[in-house]
Amino acid sequence: MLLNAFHMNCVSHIQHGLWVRDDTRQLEYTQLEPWVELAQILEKGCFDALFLADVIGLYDTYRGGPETSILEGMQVPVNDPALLIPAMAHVTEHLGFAFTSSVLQTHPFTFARQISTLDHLTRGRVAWNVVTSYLSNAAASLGLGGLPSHDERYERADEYLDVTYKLWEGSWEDDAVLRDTQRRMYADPAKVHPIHHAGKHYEVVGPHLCEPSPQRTPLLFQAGSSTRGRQFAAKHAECVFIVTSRSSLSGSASIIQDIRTQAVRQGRRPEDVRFFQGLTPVVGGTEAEAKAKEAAFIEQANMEGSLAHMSGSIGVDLGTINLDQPLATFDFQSVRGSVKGLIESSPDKSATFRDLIRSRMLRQFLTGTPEQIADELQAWFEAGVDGFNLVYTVTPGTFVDFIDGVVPVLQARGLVQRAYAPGPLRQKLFGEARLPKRHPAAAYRRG
Ligand SMILES: Cc1cc2nc3c(=O)[nH]c(=O)nc-3n(C[C@H](O)[C@H](O)[C@H](O)COP(=O)(O)O)c2cc1C
Repeated sequence: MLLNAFHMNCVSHIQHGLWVRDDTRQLEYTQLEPWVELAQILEKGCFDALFLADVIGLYDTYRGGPETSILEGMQVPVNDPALLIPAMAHVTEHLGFAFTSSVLQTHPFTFARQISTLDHLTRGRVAWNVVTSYLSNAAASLGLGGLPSHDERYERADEYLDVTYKLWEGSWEDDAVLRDTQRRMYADPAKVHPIHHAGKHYEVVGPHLCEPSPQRTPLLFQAGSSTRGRQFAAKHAECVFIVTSRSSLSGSASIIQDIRTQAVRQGRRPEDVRFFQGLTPVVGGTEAEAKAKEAAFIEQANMEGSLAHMSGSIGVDLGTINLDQPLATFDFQSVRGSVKGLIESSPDKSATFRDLIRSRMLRQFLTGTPEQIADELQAWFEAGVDGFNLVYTVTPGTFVDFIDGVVPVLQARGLVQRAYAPGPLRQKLFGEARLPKRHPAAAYRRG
C-alpha cells in the first residue's frame, strides 16, 4: 500500500474554511520552514511521496467572479510548487516529490530542463502530475484567447509528452557523458543528438540541455477520468490519482479495470499503472473523539469556498442554484450536464443541493480510531487501489496524527513499508529507475 500526502502551495487546498484554526500552518505557506518540517515528518512516517497540486489561474466562475476564492484563500494566492522541492529534498533522503504542471503553462523544452534539474538535485525523486488545465482564467492569462476544448487539450498533452520524451530519453545517449579530465572531454558530441520535433503545436530542434538524470523521464502521475482522460492515462501514466467511491471499483466498468485494460492493449502491463484514492483521515484516540473532531471540521468548513471550488472545476456557476431546493424538483432541461450528473449521483432525491454538497465533502472523510482507519484503508486496498493521496484538514496535524496512529497499525499488518527501498522514486515503486521498454517514451531511446 502506497502513501502520499496531498498538498498545495497555497492557503486552502481541498477542505476549505479551516485555515483560520490555530492548529494549522496554512498561513505560513510562503515560508520554507513548514514545508521542510512536513517533508521530515513524512519521511519519518515512511510515506512514499508528497504530492503537490497546482492550478495556473483562479476560480472565477462562482457568482460570476473570483471574490469568494480570494476571500477564502481558495487555491489563490498560489505559489509555484516546484520551487519548494530542492529545500525539502535537502533534508530528506528517500521521500518522493510529485508536482503538478499543466501542458498549457510552460513550453516543453524549458519544462523538460526544469524537471531534469530537479531529478538531478533530488537524486531521482521527482514525479510530474500531468494536467491539461480546466480554468478559463488560466488560458486568458497565458494569452491563449480561450481554453482549448477538452479533447484538444489532451491532444496537445500527447504532443507535449512526445517532445519531453524525445528530450529526456532520446537526446543524450547513456554513455555520452565522459567526465574525462585527462583527455579534456566532458561529453562526447557524437552522442548528443538534436530531436528535430516538428508537430502541430511545437517545434523543437534540441538537443536537451541537461545531461541524463537518474530517472530521465520523471515518474508520471495523471488525474483525469473522462473517456479521453482514461485513454491518456492508459498510454502515459504510471500513477493515477482517482476520487471515487469504493463500491464503484468492483466490476469491469471500474476506472481501474478500464485504464488497465486499455494499457494492456497498448503493450503495457496491468501492474505498470498504480491507482491512488484521495481520502481525508481524521484520527482519534477513541471513535467518539474522532467523530467530535470531524464534527468540528464540518462545523468550521466554508461552504462558499467549496462551492467556488466546485463551480470552477465543473465550469458551472453554482451561485445560481438554490441550495435549499430539493433535488427531485430540479428541472433537468435547465441545468448543465455536470450539475445533472451531480444530482443523479445522490440516491436521496428529497435531499437539497446543500445536503448533496455536504455529503460529497463527508464522503472524503475517513474518521475513526487508528484500527478503524486501517481497516477501511485495507478494504480499499483489497478493492483494488494501490495507495492513497491523503488530504489534510489541518497541516501538518493530519499527517502527524496519521503517522503516529495509523502507520504503525498498517506496518504491523505488513501493508506499508517500515523502511525505504533504495534508489530513485520509480525504482522504489516499480523496481526500475528507468521507464520499462514497453512504455511509449522508450521508443525514443538510442542504442
Ligand atoms: C483527484 C484529482 C486531482 C486533480 N488535481 C489537479 C491539479 O492539481 N491541477 C489541475 O490543473 N488539475 C487537476 N485535476 C484535473 C485533472 O487533471 C483534469 O484536468 C480534469 O479532471 C479533467 O479531465 P477529465 O475530463 O479527463 O476528468 C485533478 C483531477 C482529479 C480527479
